[in-house]
Amino acid sequence: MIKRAIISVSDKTGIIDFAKKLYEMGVEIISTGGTAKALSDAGIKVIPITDVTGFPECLDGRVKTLHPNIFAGLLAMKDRQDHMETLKELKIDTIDMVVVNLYPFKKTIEKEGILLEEAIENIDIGGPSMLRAAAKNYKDVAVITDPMDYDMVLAEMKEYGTVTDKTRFKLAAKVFNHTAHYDALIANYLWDKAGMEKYPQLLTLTFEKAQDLRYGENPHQDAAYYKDPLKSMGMLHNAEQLNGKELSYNNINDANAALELLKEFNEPACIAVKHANPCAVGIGEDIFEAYMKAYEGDPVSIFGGIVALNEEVDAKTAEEMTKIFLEIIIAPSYSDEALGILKQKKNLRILKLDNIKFRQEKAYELKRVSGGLLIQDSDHVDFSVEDIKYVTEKKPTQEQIKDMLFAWKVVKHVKSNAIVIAKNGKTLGIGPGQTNRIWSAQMSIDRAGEQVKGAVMASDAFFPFADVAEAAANAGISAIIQPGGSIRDDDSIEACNRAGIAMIFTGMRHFKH
Ligand SMILES: NC(=O)c1ncn([C@@H]2O[C@H](COP(=O)(O)O)[C@@H](O)[C@H]2O)c1NC=O
Repeated sequence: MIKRAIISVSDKTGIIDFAKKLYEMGVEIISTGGTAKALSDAGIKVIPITDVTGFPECLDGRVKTLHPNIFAGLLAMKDRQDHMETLKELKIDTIDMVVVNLYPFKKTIEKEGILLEEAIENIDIGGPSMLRAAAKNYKDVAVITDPMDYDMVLAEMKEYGTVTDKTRFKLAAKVFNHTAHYDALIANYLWDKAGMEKYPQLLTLTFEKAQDLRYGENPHQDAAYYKDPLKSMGMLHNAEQLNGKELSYNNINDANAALELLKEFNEPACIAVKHANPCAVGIGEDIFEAYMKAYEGDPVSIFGGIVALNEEVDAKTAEEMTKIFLEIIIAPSYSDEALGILKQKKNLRILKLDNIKFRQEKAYELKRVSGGLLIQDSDHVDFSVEDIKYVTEKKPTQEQIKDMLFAWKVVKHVKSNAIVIAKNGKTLGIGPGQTNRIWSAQMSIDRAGEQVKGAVMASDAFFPFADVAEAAANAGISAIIQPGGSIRDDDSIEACNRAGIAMIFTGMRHFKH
């Protein structure tokens, strides 16, 4: 039986209705300052918390419910005679229900220019303590922290005259999940503010579900999509879907790969992705040119692919896009005419993403391994002309340097071993994910076909032997960009010198596994 409830909520959504119904069922309601006022104003009879504690709410609300009269009432086990006798001696009544939601810490730290003091004032102490006490004693106490649960609880009380054991247990689990999330947000915020080490001894990650997914990478794998609660600008989970079916697990993974590469470019750019690897990339004077270059870069693989663009899609580009089957298009905006054209394809997923060029300053990558987790900084280091190390007799032309810097941006996002052949702001051949470098090189050369002549080649890591440089020179590649650093660098440099082609070193590799 629920005879006494304590209600103390920051988010007052639905609370009047809920409390009214509890009251009508004969439940005595104890409440704190603001909540008590809201309930009384709505005509609900409440017992002020101070009547139960015999102590004033004080220190600007830092102490309201933190009192043994409350906590003994919450923690006493009703089937323990000694507990009940103790309560009787101390003149404390049991509390059968706790309805508490917490100070809005997340909302507070999301505010622009928030001061540490304000954030700290929004760390709830009494609320989590009551939630945790009630959840620990769930056999005797029903604890509700999510306003979405009010109706379900009322329905049970109506049907069974109480909240069932099973539901109380579930509500308790939900509470500890909630307080752990709440505390993780606080811990991470303070960790950052206190300038603590980047990778703490105890990692307290917390995420919020963005959506359930129909299945994972394969239909027999269950899956869900979680978002970082504090990151929204330019993030995929913030995209507005304008057309097509729900995104799948693979869609999200591929779209993420496309967006990560897209963020490398300021000029109009188009990325086509298949199976999380870029299959073609184009940059141009406008988005139409960028798209056409990406399409021509690999007209075979783009079929069924994900295409991301960093400028508004116009009608001309949309017209071209509808000529092939695409899974997803992501862009910052679409002209009305373009959207009309694209929407003719009922299944085409069209995503609109504001701030598509926004790149997070501090980002981490996580990878699950058996029984653990690997974490590292995202590979967000840029490379520019000033960083080039010229190593061959032949020096590259300005045009070749431009092409090489473009290819270098792309190769960074191709699974290792990665080789990219490009020319004139367009990829011609991408060789991804082979178990040795020469196969990736051969694949990219084959893909580029006749166009390889005069194009440039980028490699994500150094050449262990002269074979790749030789294959590139034989195919007609005019310049190569690669990190350098092999003990046999000289062999590759000599191969380039013999063939009379240019090679530059970046001094930094971009493995991606
Ligand atoms: N200090 C306390 O004893 C205390 N007890 C409950 N609270 C919180 O105070 C809020 C409700 O306050 P009010 O009813 O005054 O609007 C709730 O979010 C609740 O979690 C407290 N506040 C912070 O710790």
